[in-house]
Amino acid sequence: MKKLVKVVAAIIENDNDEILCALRSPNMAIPNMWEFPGGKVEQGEDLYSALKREISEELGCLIETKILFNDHTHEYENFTINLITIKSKIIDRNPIPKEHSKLIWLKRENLSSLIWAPADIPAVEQLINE
Ligand SMILES: Nc1nc2c([nH]c(=O)n2[C@H]2C[C@H](O)[C@@H](COP(=O)(O)OP(=O)(O)OP(=O)(O)O)O2)c(=O)[nH]1
Repeated sequence: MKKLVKVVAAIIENDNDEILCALRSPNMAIPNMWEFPGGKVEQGEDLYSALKREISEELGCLIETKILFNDHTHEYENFTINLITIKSKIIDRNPIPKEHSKLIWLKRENLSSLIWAPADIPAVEQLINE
């Protein structure tokens, strides 16, 4: 049976109704694909604390978490991912790509112009249609 990995990711919207999209770097797993920033939930950690920790590590900023947006399980070739996206807002410091190749802010209607990690597609579609 494939390993199940629980990942939490932030849907961060700014005051211009734009969403923060992050490009995975060539040396990350699932390289060169766009994602919502976040990472693996560690043992004993709740989703919201895990997300705040990951965003602080990856983007160097502080978020407040709002609502759980989408919960989707996707099978990659080598593992199964349970990707949980949570709407969030930046409350301190500007995001800096410490691990990603690039960060961009995009309006909902332009989200489909990116090549997203396959597990993210349902969340992206839900965002476009909300
Ligand atoms: N963060 C994040 N990971 C995603 C998304 N979609 C998706 O398939 N993934 C995959 C890529 C990775 O295989 C896994 C998350 O790993 P990661 O490398 O971002 O997390 P991490 O910082 O905790 O990893 P690690 O290097 O400490 O092991 O989930 C997404 O939207 N955000």
